[in-house]
Amino acid sequence: MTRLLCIGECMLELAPAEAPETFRAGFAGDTFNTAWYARRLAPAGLEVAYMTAVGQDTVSERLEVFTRAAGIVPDFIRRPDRTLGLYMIELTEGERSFAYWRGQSAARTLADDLDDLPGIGPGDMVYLSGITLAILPEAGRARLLAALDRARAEGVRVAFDPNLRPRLWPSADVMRAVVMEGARRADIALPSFDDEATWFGDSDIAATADRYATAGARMIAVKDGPRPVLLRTPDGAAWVAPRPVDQIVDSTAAGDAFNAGFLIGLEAGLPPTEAVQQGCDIAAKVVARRGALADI
Ligand SMILES: O=C(O)C(=O)C[C@H](O)[C@H](O)COP(=O)(O)O
Repeated sequence: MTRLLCIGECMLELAPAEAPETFRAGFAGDTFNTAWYARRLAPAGLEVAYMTAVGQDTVSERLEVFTRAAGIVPDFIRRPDRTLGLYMIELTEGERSFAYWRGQSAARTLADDLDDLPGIGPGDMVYLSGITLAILPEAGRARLLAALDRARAEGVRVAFDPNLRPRLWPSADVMRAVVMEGARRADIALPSFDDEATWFGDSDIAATADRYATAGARMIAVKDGPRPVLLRTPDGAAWVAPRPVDQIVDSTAAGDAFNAGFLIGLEAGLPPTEAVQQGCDIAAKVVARRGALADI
């Protein structure tokens, strides 16, 4: 692959600082976080690009500068008269939850007039998540799914993290239906068991892997927090246990960082179980720091 194209929303992030009731501003968003860690891990010859829509205001310009400085190519394909979404991380003993202000964000328009995905060809990879699909209006979603179909027909592979966020969807039924529409375009699926069990009722981690395999994914890594990852490939299933982590400061972006480590590991030709281990190792570094983007 020569290009990894990540698609979604990058927001302004407020992450808890050391002093109580103080927050540090940054930029983050699940697919952007994956692009960030992928850039750090990928060989120089692999271009990591981020496709989204931003506004025309100063904070949107700052995101573009930040993206370039991180070595990520900004495919900011629309610049409507809107601004970035905002989210705040709330921590309870290291476990994160989020408050969002993103209902009118520029990123929601990213597929409004989308035709083909920018700059990708046979052998390249597109990465998106359930959040990417959740923020789009129905017409935008249909355009993005159609663009994925065309790209796949030309030999582009799709990696997909369902990243279930029920608050971003009109109902749990719509979330389940659209997420599985996304999953049907995925060559690689990267679900998290706790969310999948809650929202799809999977009885165990193998049931999650089965559901994404039935949808069509050939390679599936089911994350389960600090517990072993279930890897399923056409050759069979394997468990990979993450190395123990001393202290979890902030679990934000653990899954996103895992995805970057895994995908870049596969690309580098690691055996899939070692790619999983690389994903776990990066996630372990990320949870030891506050905020989504850690300078690993
Ligand atoms: O919720 C969203 O829309 C965001 O993009 C904010 C966060 O940066 C990611 O959600 C973190 O993702 P996890 O790896 O699941 O912790």
